[in-house]
Amino acid sequence: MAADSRTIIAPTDAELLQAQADLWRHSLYYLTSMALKCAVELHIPTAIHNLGGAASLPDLVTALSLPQTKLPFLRRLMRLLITSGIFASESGAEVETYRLNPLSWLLVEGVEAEDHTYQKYFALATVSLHYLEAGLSLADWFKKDLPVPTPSPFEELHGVPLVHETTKLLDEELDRILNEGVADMTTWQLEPLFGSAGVRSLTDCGGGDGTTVRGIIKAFPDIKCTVLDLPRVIENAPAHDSVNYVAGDMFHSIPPAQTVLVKLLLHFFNDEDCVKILEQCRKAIPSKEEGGKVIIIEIAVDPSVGPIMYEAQLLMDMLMMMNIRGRQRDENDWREIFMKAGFSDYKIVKKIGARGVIEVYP
Ligand SMILES: C[S@@+](CC[C@H](N)C(=O)[O-])C[C@H]1O[C@@H](n2cnc3c(N)ncnc32)[C@H](O)[C@@H]1O
Repeated sequence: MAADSRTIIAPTDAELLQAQADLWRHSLYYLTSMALKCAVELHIPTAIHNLGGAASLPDLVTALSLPQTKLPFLRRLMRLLITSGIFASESGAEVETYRLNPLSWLLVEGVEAEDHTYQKYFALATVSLHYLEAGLSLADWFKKDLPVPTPSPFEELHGVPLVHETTKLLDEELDRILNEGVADMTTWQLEPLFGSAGVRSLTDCGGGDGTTVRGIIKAFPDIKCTVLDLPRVIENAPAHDSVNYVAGDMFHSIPPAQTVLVKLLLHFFNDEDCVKILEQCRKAIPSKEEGGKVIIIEIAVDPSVGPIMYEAQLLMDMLMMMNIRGRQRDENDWREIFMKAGFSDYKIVKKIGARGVIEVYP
C-alpha cells in the first residue's frame, strides 16, 4: 500500500518556518555565485590585498574606482560574501573592515608565491551564460531519450561539447577562460608524492602545458619527465631543458615510463573512454615488480571527507553531468574501471582536500 505523506509528515510551525527559510536559501544560492563573480570582476580580492590585506568600505570604493553612490550597495554585497565565507571581516572593529581569508586569497591576481594558484577562471566559467543555459535545460534533457553515449545538457543544447576544439565556435570568451583555468590547475602538495615514491621516470598523460611536471622537476631534478598532450596544446607549451614534450593522442599510445601520471583528466571522460585511456597507460609502464604504476589524481566521492568537502564533490559531479560526458566517481566506480582496464590492484594513498591520489598497479 502506498504511504500517505499526511500520516508521515506533520511538521510543526517552527519546522515549517525553518523549511521556508531553507527553501529561500536553496532557491537563491545562485545569487552567491553571482556575487562571487561580481567580486572577481571588480577585482575586490586584489584591491584588499593591495590595501595591505584589510580595507574599510570607503577605502574599497575608492580603490575600485566605483561611484560613491554605490557604497551602500557594496556593503550589502560584502555582507553576503562574508556570511558565505568568501571574505572575512574584522570583528569588533570600530570601522567596518573587510579582510581576505584563504578563499579570497586564491582570487588575488599577480601573486608569485609558490603556494598560490589563481582560481578566478573557475569562478567565472561556472556562471557563464552557456553554463547557466545548460542548467536551465536540465529537466527537458531528462525527458529526452537521447542516443548513447549520452550528450550532456550543454552539448545537447548548444550543439558543441565543452572543453573541445569546437567550443570556441560557440563562445570564444568561455573557451579562453576554460583554457586559462586548465593552465592554472593546482600543483599543491604533489611534489612529496613523487620523491617518496621512488619514481625514476614519469609521463604526465594529458599534462597540458607541463605546469605540473615543471613543479615536480623543480623538487626532484632526477626524475626524467615527459608530457603527453594534443598537438595544439604542446605547440604552445613553454620550452624547458628537462621536459620531453610529446604531441600525441592518449587513446593511441602513451610514451613509456616507470610511472604514468593522470591528473584531473579522467573525470572529463565516460567510463568506456577511461578504460581505453587506462589500457594505454598500462601498456606504457613496466610490471609491478619493476615499480610500474599509474598515479591518478581525482575526486574519489566519499561522505567520510566531511559534509562540506562531500557537498563540494557532489556539486563537481553535477557540474560534469551538466556540461560534459564525464563524471566524478566513488571508489567502487574507480575499482570497476581499473579492473576492466586490466590492472590487478590499486590503493588510495593520500587525500588532497576533496581529491585523492590513487596508485594503480599492473
Ligand atoms: C583538464 S586538463 C588536465 C591538465 C593537467 N593534467 C593538469 O592537471 O593540469 C586535460 C588535458 O588533457 C588533454 N587531452 C585531451 N584529450 C587528449 C588526448 N586524446 N590525448 C592527449 N591529451 C589529451 C587536454 O588537451 C588537456 O590538456
